[in-house]
Amino acid sequence: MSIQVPGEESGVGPDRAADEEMRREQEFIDMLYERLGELRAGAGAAVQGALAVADAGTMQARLERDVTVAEQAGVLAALDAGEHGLCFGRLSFRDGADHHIGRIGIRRDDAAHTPLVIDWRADVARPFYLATGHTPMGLRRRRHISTEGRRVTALHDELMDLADTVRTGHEGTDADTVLLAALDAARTGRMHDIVQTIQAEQDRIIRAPHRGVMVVEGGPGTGKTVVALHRAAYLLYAHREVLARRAVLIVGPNPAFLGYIGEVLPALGETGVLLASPGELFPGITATGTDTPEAAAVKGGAAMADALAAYVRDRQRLPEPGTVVPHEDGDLLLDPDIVLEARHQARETKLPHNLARPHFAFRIIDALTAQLADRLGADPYGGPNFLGPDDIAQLGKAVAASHEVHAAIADLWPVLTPQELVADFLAEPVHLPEVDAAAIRRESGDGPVEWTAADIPLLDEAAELLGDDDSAAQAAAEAERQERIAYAQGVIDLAYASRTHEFEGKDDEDSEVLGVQDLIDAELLADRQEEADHRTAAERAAADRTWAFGHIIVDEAQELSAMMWRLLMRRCPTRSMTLVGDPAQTAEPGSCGTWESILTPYVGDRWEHVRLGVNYRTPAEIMEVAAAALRAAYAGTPQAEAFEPPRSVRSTGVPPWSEHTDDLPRAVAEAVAREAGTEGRLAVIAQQQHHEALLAALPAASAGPAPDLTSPVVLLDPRQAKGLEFDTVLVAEPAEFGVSDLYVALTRATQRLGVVHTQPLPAGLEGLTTR
Ligand SMILES: Nc1ncnc2c1ncn2[C@@H]1O[C@H](COP(=O)(O)OP(=O)(O)OP(=O)(O)O)[C@@H](O)[C@H]1O
Repeated sequence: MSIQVPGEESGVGPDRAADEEMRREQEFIDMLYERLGELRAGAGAAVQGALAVADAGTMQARLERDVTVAEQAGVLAALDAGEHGLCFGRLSFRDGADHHIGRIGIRRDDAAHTPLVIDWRADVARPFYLATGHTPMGLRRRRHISTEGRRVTALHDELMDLADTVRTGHEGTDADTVLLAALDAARTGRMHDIVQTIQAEQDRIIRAPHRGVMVVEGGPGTGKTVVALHRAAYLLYAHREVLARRAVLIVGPNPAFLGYIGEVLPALGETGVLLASPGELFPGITATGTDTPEAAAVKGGAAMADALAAYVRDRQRLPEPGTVVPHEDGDLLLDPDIVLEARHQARETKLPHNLARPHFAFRIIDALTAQLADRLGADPYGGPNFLGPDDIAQLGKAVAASHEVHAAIADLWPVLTPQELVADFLAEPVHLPEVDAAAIRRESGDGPVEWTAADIPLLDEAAELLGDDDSAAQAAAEAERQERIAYAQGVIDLAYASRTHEFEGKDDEDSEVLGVQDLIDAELLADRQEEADHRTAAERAAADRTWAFGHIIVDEAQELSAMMWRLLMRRCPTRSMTLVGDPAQTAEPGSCGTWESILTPYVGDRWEHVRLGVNYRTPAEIMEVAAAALRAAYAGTPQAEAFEPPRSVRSTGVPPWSEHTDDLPRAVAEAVAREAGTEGRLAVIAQQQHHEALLAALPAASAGPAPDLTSPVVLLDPRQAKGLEFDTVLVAEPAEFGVSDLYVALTRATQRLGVVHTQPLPAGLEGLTTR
């Protein structure tokens, strides 16, 4: 077999031919950006045009405008996303097919709308991620195209068919060159997408069918977060009809983390996603308080659901025997038996507390009316009651209008809000073991409740138990709807009138031209008008506690409490979920345990479990140290057996180090100064009690509850560091860290790790190179 080196055919040298390949790709990319520009201009003009039409003021025009603006705004967002790294790959198939692969799909402006670049999520793009020499999937050659802005900087070709004799001059000796370059790049404080380098094991998770629950487990840096985000992008692409309407919810541990990952989906052209931390999942409330670990554990426990349910029943009281309600026709006796019966009937409805209340009230009013009628209409000689049905109805109205009767009903079965119920419960927790009650009790005089993240699922549970008493809101909405229908009918009538005018002289009755009244009725038109809500599905979902999401992705899922799982399952009735986590990184005391114990109550055994085993973040030298620390901490426990650290995909040759000191802030500041001038970001990870002193020594560091992660130096506590990564990490006083916190802190670095300490090092870290 002879191999055809580049340029052999044309008589030019290999370098020239390689340059020629670059030039051709650059031409293609230039043409692509030109087309992108046209499409953007088109979408912009469509929005402008639609807004201009709206000036005409007709309802139909407004309707069309809303649809156009919404559609084109989405198109524009996607096109804007294409600005960076628009095209990053090319697939040449053995059958002659040839496709460029990009962040978004773009078509030519021809009659067939020929694809110019294929969206990375399309099926035809799959070999880009999955093909190997062993299973080439019909590929002849796979090309990675690296760009800076709009300029092509490098091509990396992989020959999938070794019998192929054609060479381009860009065949890399190492197929992982592009991946390693991405992993080695300096960090920016924001997560980036990985469309160019998704690995096969990750691709299978990203494209897994969206029905059911999928658990993705993997050690630090295995790409769980980034894979979950690409899965969201893929699902929105593959099931746009459903998911764009129902939105995807992504739950991450805290707002700083959400800020860190927040740019990935927009960069992939996707905006139909709501990102929220557990403290933000009850609309209208932002959790700003903190719980003790014991309180968080109790509040998160499944027993809280029963305790709250029992507490709601406690609020459906019985009166003291002999309770009377003053009434203009004489006192009414509110007998416990009457109330017991009314309460029974109301509870039998199985409605939530506030919605069952009218049933309770109705029965009380009925019983008191009967009592009054017996008294007022009684025949002293024992004959039948004098009062007829009309008289009794009048009496009933008077009882129902009585303030005293209302007050008595409100006392026995009050209307409650979730906030009131939970605040009252926390002031005097009941139906819990005393030690648990003591852990969560708020002292009276603590001022208004400052809600914590662990309170959010309690509020949600309370809202479920109470039910929204939205009858007034519903009545108002219906009145408004009737008004819209009347308005829409007016529009249709007008349209009909103008049609008669327009088609004058033609046979109206038999005309085949359809008018607006043939296509749409007033009610439908009114409803469609109502749907023209300019908020995106994600925005509407954020404001609606009862919103049912199309898919939910939970990051750091191992941290969530049983109560939080109840909340999330309510938000996703279809149970279409992707849960990612690492049990070895569990820090929260209220977290729920094994995946089985979390999921079985909701989906039985209908869930899938996959593992990611390659660490793309932490170099081997650092991963070894982190694994040694965790192994030492686990020694002698069953976890030691099960622990399997991820394999690092690269090593840097830079050994992690430790420094013993008498002056922690000074030593940390000096270590930070030594790093000055290196590219990227540095994090100091220390327990909160050191932050003041450390910040005094590091005045330029960003710290606090919402640190700016793009700042060159950031000061974090171990919990804040979860899920994040930095080029350099300095861990201060590791002896003060819990086991999993230490493991998290040690695995945040992409390049360099140092440990500064005054106290003895925790077991497993003794082997660090000393400074
Ligand atoms: N295929 C890939 N190509 C390029 N970079 C990747 C790839 N997979 C993962 N990475 C990078 O590896 C780093 C770690 O990924 P990620 O944060 O998603 O891991 P994780 O499993 O969630 O980690 P942890 O549990 O420690 O928070 C990120 O910088 C991510 O972009």
